[in-house]
Amino acid sequence: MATGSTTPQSTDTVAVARQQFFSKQKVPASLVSRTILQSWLRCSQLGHDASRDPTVEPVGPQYLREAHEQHEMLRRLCQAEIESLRREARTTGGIVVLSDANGMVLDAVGDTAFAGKAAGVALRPGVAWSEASIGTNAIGTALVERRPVMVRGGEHFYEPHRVLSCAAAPIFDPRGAIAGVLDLSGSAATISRQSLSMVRLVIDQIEHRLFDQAFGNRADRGDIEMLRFHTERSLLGTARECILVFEGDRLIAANRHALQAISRGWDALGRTSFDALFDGGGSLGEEGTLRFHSGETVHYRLPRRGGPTLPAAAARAPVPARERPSPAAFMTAIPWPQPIFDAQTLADVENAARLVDADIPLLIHGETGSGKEAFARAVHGKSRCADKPFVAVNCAAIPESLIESELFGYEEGAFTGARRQGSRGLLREAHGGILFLDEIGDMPFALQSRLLRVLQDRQVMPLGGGRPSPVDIRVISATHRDIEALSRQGHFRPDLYYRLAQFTMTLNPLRTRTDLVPLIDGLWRQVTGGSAPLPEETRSRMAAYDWPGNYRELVGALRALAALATSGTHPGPHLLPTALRRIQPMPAVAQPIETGLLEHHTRDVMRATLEACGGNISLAARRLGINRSTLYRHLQRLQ
Ligand SMILES: Nc1ncnc2c1ncn2[C@@H]1O[C@H](COP(=O)(O)OP(=O)(O)OP(=O)(O)O)[C@@H](O)[C@H]1O
Repeated sequence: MATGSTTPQSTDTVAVARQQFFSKQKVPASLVSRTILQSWLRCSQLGHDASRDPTVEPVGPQYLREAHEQHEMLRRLCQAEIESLRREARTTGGIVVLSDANGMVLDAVGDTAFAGKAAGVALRPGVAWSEASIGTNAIGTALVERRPVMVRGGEHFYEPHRVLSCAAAPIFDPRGAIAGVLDLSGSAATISRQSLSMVRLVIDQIEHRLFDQAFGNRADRGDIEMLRFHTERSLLGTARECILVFEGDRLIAANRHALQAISRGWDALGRTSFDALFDGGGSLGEEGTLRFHSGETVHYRLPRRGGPTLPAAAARAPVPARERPSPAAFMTAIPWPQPIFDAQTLADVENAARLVDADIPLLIHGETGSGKEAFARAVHGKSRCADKPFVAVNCAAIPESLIESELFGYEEGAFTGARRQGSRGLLREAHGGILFLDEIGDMPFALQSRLLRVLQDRQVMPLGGGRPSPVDIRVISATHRDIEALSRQGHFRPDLYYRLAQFTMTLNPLRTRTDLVPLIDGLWRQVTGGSAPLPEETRSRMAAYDWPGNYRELVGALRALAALATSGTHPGPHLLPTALRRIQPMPAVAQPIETGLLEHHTRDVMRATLEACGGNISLAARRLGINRSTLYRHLQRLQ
């Protein structure tokens, strides 16, 4: 979003500028911002006369009722955000205003004392605050500029409006039309750049919701595809994610974050294709990474609520004269399978959800790829905050210098490189839901005490100042490290450890699962859509493997196999990754065994399994589903 805040000028400077402009017809270019000056010029050309009082013509109650009905949806979508701004406005003594796309005020709520003052200058429902009706003001000027704008005191065109300072930003619908304007107004002393940041933040949320409203049903029917992406995987699903909507090959809608990411304006809609933006040559599943032509990689999600439907969509809306494959081709790709938990893990998920509902922080321990995040997401799905955010933060993946700002957020201009509009921070993004702190053992020591304070006080203080905001979050952390040992060695604060690990759960590595064969079959069905069973020789080789990368490695191998098999190639063991090709297949034990041959056969199976496990008795025992001492005993009898 283009920044539209004007540089604050002192009251005196603005007074001089007014005098020059309105009395001497001079252009005080160095005294007020370009935005304000251009607005004054527009208003003068429209015939406004600053020496008079503005003409206010509120609509009648019947008209206002109709306007409320007409904008019922917009008002409903904005309700939660207006409420949160209203809480903010109450403490600073201001009001929150929602106008329609013509600047007519639909709602004005907040501090009653200031509301009275604002009503005195007609900032109340039923009055049009367009530039054409009432001169320079944040709502009207933001509508003309199509970007966020601040107008303080004497910068308003008309004298009486100098009691106001306002920060307003337009709400864009997914096709780039303005749906309305949200404004925070107060006295000159209380409305700051921070107010504009807050308005922009809540508008992010509103616009995010407008997408679901506009395209949710069509996405369910499979008429369109909604591609959600971000450079940070943990921001997928939040209001900061980028969204592009494709109908066939054609980009038909976008949010501002996405337009910024693809360096295009609203005019890109309807005339930009998928492969004009992203590198092709691959296929898109439900989630993964995508590369821009510039080389930048982003994480994406392509939710498919109604199953694969793109071929139909592509047929309905082909982009003419295109030779290259449409996104339909990219998107009919290998899906990411849903996790399959064993009975014990399912029971653990249920218990963990109960603990989370009781606000008891959980620490999940497990090897890399053992499904800690998948487990935490399942817990979220079972918990009472299932419809609230799940925000995952990988403490090892965010550069140390950025963790603090990513977690706690920052005020505008808090540090060099900070986004102009500031950032809410992931802790606040998780408000009401679950914050998943992955690789917590890698959290820099210096930050640990700040995190502890947030967990204790339940409020976040953004970098660069600002007021603390309350946060209501439940915390699940995960690690593959021995945090207790780290804590003993002085690398991890013991008080934070005990705070986070009020209950610890350990996820077993994949190699210990005794139902590897049905698990592999179940995942294979998901990645292939159940088109053909996995050949026995491939399955047994996979069942005999150690899976040091756990589920991540298994899912990767199955998806790769499915991708290789789509061209009609037999998914035999020759298509498995090298490490798996070296494995001796698990001996088949399912056939009935003739009486008398049992002993002999048992020993064969044990010997072969031991060999497949490279002589590792513990591993072989787990594979065979017997305990180590039993295997040892049998092996001794074999000598
Ligand atoms: N029970 C399961 N069944 C099938 N797939 C699973 C299961 N658990 C996890 N996966 C898949 O394995 C991959 C890795 O899972 P996940 O990211 O949850 O592991 P992790 O332990 O958090 O990894 P890391 O240690 O690297 O943070 C994901 O693609 C996930 O969907």
